[in-house]
Amino acid sequence: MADVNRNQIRNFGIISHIDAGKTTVSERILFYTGEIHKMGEVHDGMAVMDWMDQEQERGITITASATTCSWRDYTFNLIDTPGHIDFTIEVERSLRALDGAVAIFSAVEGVQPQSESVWRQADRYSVPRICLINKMDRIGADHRDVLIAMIEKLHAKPILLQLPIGHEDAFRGVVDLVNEKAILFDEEDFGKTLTEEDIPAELLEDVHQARERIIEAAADYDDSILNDFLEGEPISGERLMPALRQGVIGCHISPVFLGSALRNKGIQPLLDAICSLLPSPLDIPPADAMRLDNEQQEKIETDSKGPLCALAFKVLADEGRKLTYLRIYSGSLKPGDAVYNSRTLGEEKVARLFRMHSHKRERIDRAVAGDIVTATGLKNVLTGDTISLAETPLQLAGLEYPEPVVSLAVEPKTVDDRDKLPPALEKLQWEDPTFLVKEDPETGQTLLTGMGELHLEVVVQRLETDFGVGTITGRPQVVYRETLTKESGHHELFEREIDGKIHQGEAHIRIVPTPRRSGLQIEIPAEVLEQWPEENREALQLKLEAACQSGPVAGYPLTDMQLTLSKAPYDGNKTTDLGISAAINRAVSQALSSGKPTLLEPVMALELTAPADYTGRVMGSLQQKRGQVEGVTSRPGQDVVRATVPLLEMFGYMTELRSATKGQGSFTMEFSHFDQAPLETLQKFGFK
Ligand SMILES: Nc1nc2c(ncn2[C@@H]2O[C@H](COP(=O)(O)OP(=O)(O)OP(=O)(O)O)[C@@H](O)[C@H]2O)c(=O)[nH]1
Repeated sequence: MADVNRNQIRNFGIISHIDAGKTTVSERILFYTGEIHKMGEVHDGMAVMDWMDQEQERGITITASATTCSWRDYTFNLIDTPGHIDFTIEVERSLRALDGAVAIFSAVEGVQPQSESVWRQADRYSVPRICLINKMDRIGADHRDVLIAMIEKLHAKPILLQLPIGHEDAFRGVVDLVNEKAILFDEEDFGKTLTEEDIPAELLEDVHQARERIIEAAADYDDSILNDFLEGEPISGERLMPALRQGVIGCHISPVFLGSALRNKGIQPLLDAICSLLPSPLDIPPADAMRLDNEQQEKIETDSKGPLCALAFKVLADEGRKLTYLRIYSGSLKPGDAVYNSRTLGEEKVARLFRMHSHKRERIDRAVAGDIVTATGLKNVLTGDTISLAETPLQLAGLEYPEPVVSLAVEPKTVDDRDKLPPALEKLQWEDPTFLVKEDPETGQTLLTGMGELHLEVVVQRLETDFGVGTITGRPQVVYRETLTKESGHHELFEREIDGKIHQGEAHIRIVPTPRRSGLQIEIPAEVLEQWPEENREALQLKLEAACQSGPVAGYPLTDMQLTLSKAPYDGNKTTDLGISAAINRAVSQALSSGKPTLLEPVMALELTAPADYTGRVMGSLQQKRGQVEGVTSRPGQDVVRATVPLLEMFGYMTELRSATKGQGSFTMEFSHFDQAPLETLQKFGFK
């Protein structure tokens, strides 16, 4: 693609709460852009974007999938992301790679907990957004309530660009407020035919008022609009859109559209809005990257002649081989190019490049700044790695990974499965940085760690379906942390002769407990570091980090403490790598043991929705689960309870809640922090 088209690329994602209709909308987008010729429905297990067997069986999106399509003269790289919190990493990495997003809300359920959480994620990455209020056909649909909730809960500035024509079941079109016309959708031919009409007379007054609000919003970005508005001059749609676009790109406003994806209504105007309102790769501020050879920050501009800089935002095991999704920020890439990985500090070769159409690939011979493509051949690349050139090594700011807090022991079912399990687990780990595999040192069991019960359930099913590995699993377990309750320290001098060579190392360790949620801080004072040759200094830090990976009593990683290496003299003749490693490990282990260690358990932030009649009972059961209710807000017919509850108490809670509320309650939860585990748990692990 020539550079001249960069401003006609839209790299965007679709984000929302689970079930708001992301996949249904994506499917319509593929249909109207001519990518697919038959519409697949999520509830029939036929959606193209939900191509994994698991997704089709469960009717939910698990892995973000990317697809390229064209609308008018524009190229869309669209990423459909999952809504369930267990797959939040998919949203996180997609947001990093995208330039804009379409946020979908249900016209009935409105701003749901997970919509808040993805909105905050998008805020964090300053992703410009336009919005679709979907499900306008459903009973109880009210776009005005959604707009209010967007202001109150998301602190957003929604600008409504359409008014509905017809209510609930009779929803049949929209008034385009910018261009002052009515658009009606024909349900029969999959909504392909749009009819434009004059605005119905009974809506004219509402249209006038709503259009004034749009003009006021646009006037913030264009003084000539402000002047003409004050003079009472008419303002055309062509003038409004570029002004609104500036507001969107600056993340100040979020234009809102209306539709019913399932009934094929409202999608084409949304596609037009993606072109006219969302940014192109040229519109967004350059990415910041660190030059690894001179440690200077560099601005990376969307320029195909610039140095190569790309983010591997997703890695997929595809028929046993790695397929790497790349967002190219700068420079260009061809099959056969040698690229540099800033994490492995090594070079590897791109075999082939593809543009993705859901899970099908189209081979291409070049990709340039602004593109989202996939590559094969990059054997050592993992999610989050920066790809550049060896002569201009660059490192983009990494992704933030959430804390995996649930673990599950797995055993191979048969002897045959035993051999197949480790390589299958390795491949699943390429894909998913929130999925970890560890061996329990005591039992020798393989422990899978992930974001939640559903996450691990999907992993286990994929072992079977994608890799043909049968497993037997234990019950889900909580992943704990260890910490100290009192300050402590230790001095260790290690000296030993091995094969005629003296190995020596000396370490003074001080450990101070710090408040909950403070995490682990490791400090090596400058005067200690200065004694060490420069090339060994980083290793010192890594050794300390490694020593904190396993606590003194139960073997869980350490947190909420500050560990200082207050003395570690270096003797060029005697100090060896082995010597200092042994000294550090022993000093840390001794200091931990004498610091009165204790266990911390993961606590989840929970948002629970149930009809008001059940609120009392639900709060009672949360209290029994050692939960702390933080607040209750009332919505029409429903109460929303926010609470923090230890994860240990929450396994299987969905079934319990459903039966306590006759199927009308639901909840979402995400990790909040680690807190003191109860006495019973401490005793189980042998804490004194
Ligand atoms: N009545 C009505 N139902 C809809 C509409 N859009 C989607 N649905 C239904 O709502 C359900 C959820 O839709 P999805 O498209 O899977 O939602 P999603 O946001 O992709 O869900 P996850 O992938 O699980 O996060 C499906 O049963 C759809 O058929 C709509 O406009 N009106």
